[in-house]
Amino acid sequence: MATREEQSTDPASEGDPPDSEGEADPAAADAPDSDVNDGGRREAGGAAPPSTAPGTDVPAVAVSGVSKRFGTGPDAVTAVNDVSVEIEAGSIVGLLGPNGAGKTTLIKSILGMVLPDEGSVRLHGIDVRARPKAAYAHVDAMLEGARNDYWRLTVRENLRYFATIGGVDPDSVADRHDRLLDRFGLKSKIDTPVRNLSRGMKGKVSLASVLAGAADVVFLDEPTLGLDVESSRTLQSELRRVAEERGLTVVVSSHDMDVVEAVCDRVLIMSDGRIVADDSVETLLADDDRHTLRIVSHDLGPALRADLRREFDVVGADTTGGVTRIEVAIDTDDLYALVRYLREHGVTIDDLETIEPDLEDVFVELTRDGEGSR
Ligand SMILES: Nc1ncnc2c1ncn2[C@@H]1O[C@H](COP(=O)(O)OP(=O)(O)OP(=O)(O)O)[C@@H](O)[C@H]1O
Repeated sequence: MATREEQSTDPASEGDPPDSEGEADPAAADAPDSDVNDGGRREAGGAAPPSTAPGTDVPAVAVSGVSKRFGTGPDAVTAVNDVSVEIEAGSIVGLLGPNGAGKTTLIKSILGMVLPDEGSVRLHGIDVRARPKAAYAHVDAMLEGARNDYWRLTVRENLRYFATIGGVDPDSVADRHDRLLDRFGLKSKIDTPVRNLSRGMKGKVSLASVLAGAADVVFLDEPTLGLDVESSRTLQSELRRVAEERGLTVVVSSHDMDVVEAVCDRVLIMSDGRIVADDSVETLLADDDRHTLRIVSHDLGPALRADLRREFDVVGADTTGGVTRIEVAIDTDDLYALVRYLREHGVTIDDLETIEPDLEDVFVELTRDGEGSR
């Protein structure tokens, strides 16, 4: 595993132990053949076990009853609370949740960077505690919008370096690197030291390195952080391509709903340390019976608008030239109540439009008040 973590670094800072409570100590790996927590880097040439082919029954990632608490007593925080989930090889799974929901802790628990209090993790059927070296052989990650490329090395040198420590001959993945750099508009920068690149460019180098490497399970935490719109679209199409062509399994944790909606086969939504929804984007959208109704009327004066806000879930309103456009989030029951209200108050509806919910609406609904409803 060649995990790219928070902060751009120089080689000199490589291997600094994590400093926050509960992070796994690189020296404290408890399994006999442990090479987990080695600063995220696997030695070159380590024999990787055969990966699980897409479509086989063994999940690429299997998490069973994982819990992680930080601290003790009244200040204790249960960051991950009895989470069980299986991720099929070759799929792209989105991991969503509000700040503090436990996404990063779950990913770090899977990667062995945090030691869970309970539960087990298997990668391609291999228990990470029993056989960490074999389990992590095909796993790579880019965490927290992470940029851990080596600033003094050029783009090419970074890509070759990470391929090597990932256990592959860099020449064998050079075409993939070239393609990704080309797609990200970075080909002209290949011999530029990474420290001379912009933040977004550094991010793209990290992505190229993770996506083009030998790993067949990759975790991307906030991969679009700092990317411009075009690069974000490129990332979406490249994620789809690598998942389809190479059977790469991708877990994407992001607050960028557009990316998740566009690329993920399946979405896990976390809230308060638990998974509160686990379904395809289509099903999550179809199951949401809340819609937004946009009403256009010249009868909606300030008093009525204020009253509507008290009675209904008004999510947007603007008035120009005496015409008000008001958007109300409603389910079926609210719809009847709203129509009744408008009729009773003599409001003429000039125009009416239903706005279909998007993933963001579903997300807000499911994580409202920190409680999931499914
Ligand atoms: N090392 C730590 N020590 C103490 N508490 C922690 C630690 N790491 C995470 N937590 C707490 O665990 C909870 C879950 O945090 P986590 O970072 O996993 O959430 P997240 O869903 O990734 O949030 P975000 O979207 O903000 O990145 C939070 O309450 C956080 O404060």
